[in-house]
Amino acid sequence: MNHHQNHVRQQLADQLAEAIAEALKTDLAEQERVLLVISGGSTPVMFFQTLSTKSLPWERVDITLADERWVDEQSSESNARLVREHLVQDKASSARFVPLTSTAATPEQGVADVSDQITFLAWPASAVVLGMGSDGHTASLFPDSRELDLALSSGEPLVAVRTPSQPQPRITLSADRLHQARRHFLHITGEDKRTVLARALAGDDARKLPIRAFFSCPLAIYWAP
Ligand SMILES: O=C1O[C@H](COP(=O)(O)O)[C@@H](O)[C@H](O)[C@H]1O
Repeated sequence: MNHHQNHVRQQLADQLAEAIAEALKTDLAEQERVLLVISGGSTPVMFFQTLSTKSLPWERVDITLADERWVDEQSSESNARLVREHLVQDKASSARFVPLTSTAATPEQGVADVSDQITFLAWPASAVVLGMGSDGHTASLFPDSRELDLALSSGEPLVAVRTPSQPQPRITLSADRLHQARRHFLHITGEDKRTVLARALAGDDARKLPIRAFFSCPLAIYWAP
């Protein structure tokens, strides 16, 4: 990343963190607890770091993930580890983070337990912050997942997914559950993802570019080069 990219991506992260903090404050004025759903991957690190410095009654905020790789939480591939290291820190250290993990050997075996863990959260979420890969996947709704149709159509909160292009099995909130939010944000950077998003907006079907599943709700797009 060059200096200019770093600068504009930090600005983007600051703007998104401000919008999310405002959304949480608005809902906290009316609800005892609120829920924030975030994504993993590499893009959100600056956003997490900035959000963790915001003054909020974080002890009334629950945080969970849109998706997770079925790996040990100590693994560098773990989205939960990323959230603990970069978001549940500083002022946000009193937030309650509910990871999409269990001790089960496979996501298929763990999905019921993880579903129980997220049931009590304050749905609909105040905000869902999605990411997107350069294949058009969002959360773990991958174009080449065997379970993509299920994840796009299921009324269950979570789906275990196996994806040939990905090294690990995963668990993902279903599209239905990800839709259960007051606000949706998409946080992406770089020319590649801009091109993919443009293709998706031009009308390819959701099985090819799963991000399209979120074009049915107001989606605030946060993009920087
Ligand atoms: O695998 C994942 O990828 C997407 C995008 O990640 P990025 O590294 O390109 O930012 C992410 O939104 C998703 O949560 C994650 O599990």
